[in-house]
Amino acid sequence: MGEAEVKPKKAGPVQCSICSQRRAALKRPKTLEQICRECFYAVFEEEIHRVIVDNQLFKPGERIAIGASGGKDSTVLAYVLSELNRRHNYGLDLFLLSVDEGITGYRDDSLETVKRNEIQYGLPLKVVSYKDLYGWTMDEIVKMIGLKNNCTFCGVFRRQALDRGAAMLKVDKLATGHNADDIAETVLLNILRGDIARLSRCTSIITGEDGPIPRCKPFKYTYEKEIVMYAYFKRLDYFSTECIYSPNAYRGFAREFIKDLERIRLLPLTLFQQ
Ligand SMILES: Nc1ncnc2c1ncn2[C@@H]1O[C@H](COP(=O)(O)OP(=O)(O)OP(=O)(O)O)[C@@H](O)[C@H]1O
Repeated sequence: MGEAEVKPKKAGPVQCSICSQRRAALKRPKTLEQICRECFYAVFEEEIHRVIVDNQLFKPGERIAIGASGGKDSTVLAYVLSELNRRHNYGLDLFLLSVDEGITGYRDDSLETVKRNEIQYGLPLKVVSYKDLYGWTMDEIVKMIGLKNNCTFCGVFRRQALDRGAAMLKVDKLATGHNADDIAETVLLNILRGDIARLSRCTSIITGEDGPIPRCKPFKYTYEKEIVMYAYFKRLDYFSTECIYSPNAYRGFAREFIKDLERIRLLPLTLFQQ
């Protein structure tokens, strides 16, 4: 997915509007408050904790796989979940689960990042590959079918690969790094496609509860820009290149449209989820 601006907007020489003690280091995209780094970390993490608690995303003793692509969202998710698990005694067993689609120059590099995260965050990593599960890599599939519809194949395979990896890890749930921007884009795409069934499902914070492994989105209300800022200030180790096979023009259009609305502050992102 597209990268939000990495450099946070510089706040002037003003005091943090939360602690009134330190100098503001950024303007928070969600609220436009000028705050210091420490208060930003605290409100960012606390909001995610509240989402987890209010929506009862996890139960004590559960085994949770974090879908880890090496990108900013899932890297921040792995970091924040392991911090909150410790701080608030969630009692969760956390794992990283990566799908290797077999895309040379993209997934091989991002998997190296996830392998470093495994050590940095002390979370066991399981990698499942399209080659092992299906006998094909995406490189081979694209060679056969070209760049048309390849994202659709890949999406279906990845979904199933995540389910199979989660079953191998014997986890109770899978957490993904889908954020408020991703969900707003999906809402808009489902409206444009007239896909009413998906439209009613796509904003749920937990899906697949009737299936073998439910999925949840702890970043449902988290803005992408804030995830990027958090990763930037905390110097988290993540991989920031787009998939070489995904021009995905339609989603790109939805993304630009939503960013325009947000820029002129016509709509807060989370309004798409109501
Ligand atoms: N190859 C993968 N292996 C494991 N999980 C994945 C993989 N690709 C995507 N996911 C999961 O699905 C979420 C949404 O994926 P998407 O492709 O939209 O990437 P994204 O929004 O750029 O997220 P990220 O920054 O984590 O890559 C990711 O945050 C991650 O939890």
